[in-house]
Amino acid sequence: MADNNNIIMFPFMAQGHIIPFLALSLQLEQKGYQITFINTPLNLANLRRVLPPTSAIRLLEVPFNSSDHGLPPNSENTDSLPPYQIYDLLVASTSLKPAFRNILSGLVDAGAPPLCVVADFFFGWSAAVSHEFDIFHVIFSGSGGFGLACYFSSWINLPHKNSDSGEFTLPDFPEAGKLQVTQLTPSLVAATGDDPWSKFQKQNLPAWGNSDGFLFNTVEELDKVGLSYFRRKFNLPVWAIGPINLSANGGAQTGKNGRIETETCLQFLNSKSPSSVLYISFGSQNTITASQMMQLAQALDKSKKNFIWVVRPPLGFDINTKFRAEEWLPENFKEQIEEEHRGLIVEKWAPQVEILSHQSVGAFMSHCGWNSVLESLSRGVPLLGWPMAAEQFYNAKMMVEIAEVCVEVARGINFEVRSEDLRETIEQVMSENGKGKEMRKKALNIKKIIEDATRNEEGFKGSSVEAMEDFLQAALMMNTTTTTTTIDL
Ligand SMILES: O=c1ccn([C@@H]2O[C@H](COP(=O)(O)OP(=O)(O)O[C@H]3O[C@H](CO)[C@@H](O)[C@H](O)[C@H]3O)[C@@H](O)[C@H]2O)c(=O)[nH]1
Repeated sequence: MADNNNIIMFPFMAQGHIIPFLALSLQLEQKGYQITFINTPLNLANLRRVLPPTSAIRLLEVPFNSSDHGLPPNSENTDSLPPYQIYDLLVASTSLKPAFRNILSGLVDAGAPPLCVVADFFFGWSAAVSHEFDIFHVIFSGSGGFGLACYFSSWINLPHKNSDSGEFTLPDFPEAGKLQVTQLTPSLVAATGDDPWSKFQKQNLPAWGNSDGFLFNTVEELDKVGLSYFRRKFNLPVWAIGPINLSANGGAQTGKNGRIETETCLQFLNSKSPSSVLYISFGSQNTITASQMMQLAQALDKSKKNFIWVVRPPLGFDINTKFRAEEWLPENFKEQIEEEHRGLIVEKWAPQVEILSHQSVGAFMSHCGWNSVLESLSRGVPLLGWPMAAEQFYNAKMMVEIAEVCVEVARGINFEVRSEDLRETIEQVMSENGKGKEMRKKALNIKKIIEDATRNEEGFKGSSVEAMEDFLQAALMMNTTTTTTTIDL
């Protein structure tokens, strides 16, 4: 291994980004690399509390004061912001550039240039900064190839602008099939090419081409279509190294659920028969509207299925306040399901990986955030998709049309959900026959594909293992070349 085995990790300030970066850091640390994790003070303070005691990851702060950017005080993470201010945090994050440059410059001046920088896809600018110091730079996407390809192409081409029917294809990604305007986020629907979001994307997305390659938290065999988009678009190496997850890497906890909650969930699951429980959760920051919540509760009531439901105050209410079951759920709903021992309502945050790993879980109603998708598929659990934001719509599309392990039950926060439709789909997906059985079988096939991708045995290396080795080799080569050039000069 080269002397400078220090890898800089630099995620955007959102749990859905920090978590996969932390998981990748722990994996690389186990391989003997030194990790420097850069982020803003509050995010690092949170991280410090959840790092496994054995980890020597160095946490390096970049100064950030949210109030300077028109954000509420102490808002350094999307999880403490309402959806309409996430854009402001994105724009504010570009102010980290000088501090990031100083860090790299300091390391280079000290004669300890890092082996490489692994940065977020929202930090396209970090590629050019890294190259100022001849540092190898890759973009790490916690999203899958297919989802990010649709996201990238939609923003670059704004193809819905030319569609009267509300249906369109992506001009440079026809393999994705037909998309509908309802699968775009409000910012994308409203984009004119000249609005603030478009301006941010016009700077950020093409800057990816300055990087030396892409790392994806995905599996080659599962996500070929999306990965091939980036290969032909940028003509850069694309390494599918997933799934990268926390549970496999030293067991760091994201710190939001306590041991008692974990035990309660596991006790509940232990008391149920295999594949009989529906797990419902919409990721680290999403919630649904009050009326959608009511309809979902009614559907659960009528279906008589067992469930664990992670609830947060509905849209329009402060997500960090206490959940008011008596107001937001049907009368006596909570008492009744507890009495029948049929359902568990968990506030805010549940031990998702532990839950999905339990044999009693039969399906996962999810917003299709990519981490959730991978966590579900890695355990052979089929999905009920309820995409809400970002590239979740495309992840759901991929799961429905390509992987065939998902039924989409709702789309976005404006979708009028009906309890009867929900009940029907829940019963269909959780059924032991027909479509439910078919989906479970396909999900189990994908579980096997994912297991194979991460297998590293004598005589066999899975695709994700090989991709990780190739990436590290490429970083080393670049460093060797740089060092040689420096000596020659
Ligand atoms: O109660 C909960 C809720 C979430 N999680 C964990 O939190 C993560 C959530 O990640 P994900 O499912 O990807 O959802 P988001 O947090 O919404 O993810 C953001 O980041 C993802 C990866 O880039 C994108 O795919 C999403 O669109 C984007 O919203 C997962 O590891 C979950 O296991 C829990 O442990 N308990």
